[in-house]
Amino acid sequence: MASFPASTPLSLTIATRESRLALWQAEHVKACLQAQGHSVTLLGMTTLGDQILDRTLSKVGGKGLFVKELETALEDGRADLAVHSLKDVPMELPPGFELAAVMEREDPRDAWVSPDCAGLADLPPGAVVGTSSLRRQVLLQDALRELDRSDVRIEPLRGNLDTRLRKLDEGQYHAIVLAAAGLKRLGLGDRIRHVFEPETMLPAAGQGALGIEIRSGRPELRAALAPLCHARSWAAVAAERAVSRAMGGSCSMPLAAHAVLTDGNVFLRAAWGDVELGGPLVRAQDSLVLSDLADLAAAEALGTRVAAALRAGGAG
Ligand SMILES: NCc1[nH]cc(CCC(=O)O)c1CC(=O)O
Repeated sequence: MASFPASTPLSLTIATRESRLALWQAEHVKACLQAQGHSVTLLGMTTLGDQILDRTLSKVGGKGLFVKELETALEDGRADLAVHSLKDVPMELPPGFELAAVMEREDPRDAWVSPDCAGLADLPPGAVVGTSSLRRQVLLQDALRELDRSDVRIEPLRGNLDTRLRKLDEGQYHAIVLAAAGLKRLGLGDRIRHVFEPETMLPAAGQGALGIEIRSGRPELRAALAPLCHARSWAAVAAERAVSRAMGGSCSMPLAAHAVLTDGNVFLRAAWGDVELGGPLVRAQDSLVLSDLADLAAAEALGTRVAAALRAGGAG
């Protein structure tokens, strides 16, 4: 591991959304920075994505909705860092901003949450499964087709984690699908009936990883954040995000990308589907020996290759 120059103690402000999960994540970053000798305060903010709860994200502007207000705070100098779930961060940051850190990833998989049903095969006839994610929708549809369960309906489900769990508990759904990472972070891991293996529900690019965004050109901040970076997680999400970037990725596209690193080998799988057409899912995969974990360009090149295979109709 490269050694970084020790950073002088800084006084830092973190811009964060105010959902319970966002605050957990910001507190986590705060604790890590404090352990490095910095002093840290949080600046809580409500984003458009938190306010619009009656429409599907892909219909109102996509991922950027959760990020933009936080970027304005960085621009104004009200905050130095913005902490994001990397999954919600657009592939291209606006000019003048950069991703300065990716921290160690939580479980990247999706979780099945249901009071009564152990899994998809266990759902009663005509059951309702809740998710608003287009990716989860097409992957669920694919899995249901395999099980010959066209009777199961997939219904929209929005809101923060607590809201979604409340709607499940009120009986509006038989089951819902959520990121395992969010549930675990909030101490709600006991709500997970099972985690989906990536073969069934391939995770979203960046799922489970935390990203820290700053305004470009602040070397003192990058030095302060260096100890928080996790090279393996960063290489994995770099490959995944490159798939999304090459596919023109936005929330309006059902796209999954999941990289696994073992012994210097990056194995990347991706899937892409069309909800409207209900057409078949296209899957592609490829791998790469990554001798230097910091070689993000190589990881990204793998992602671009897998995206090309997806566009070509799948391979591997
Ligand atoms: N789409 C919202 C979102 N953004 C990040 C997470 C939590 C998991 C993570 O850190 O990726 C969630 C909730 C979910 O998808 O269930």
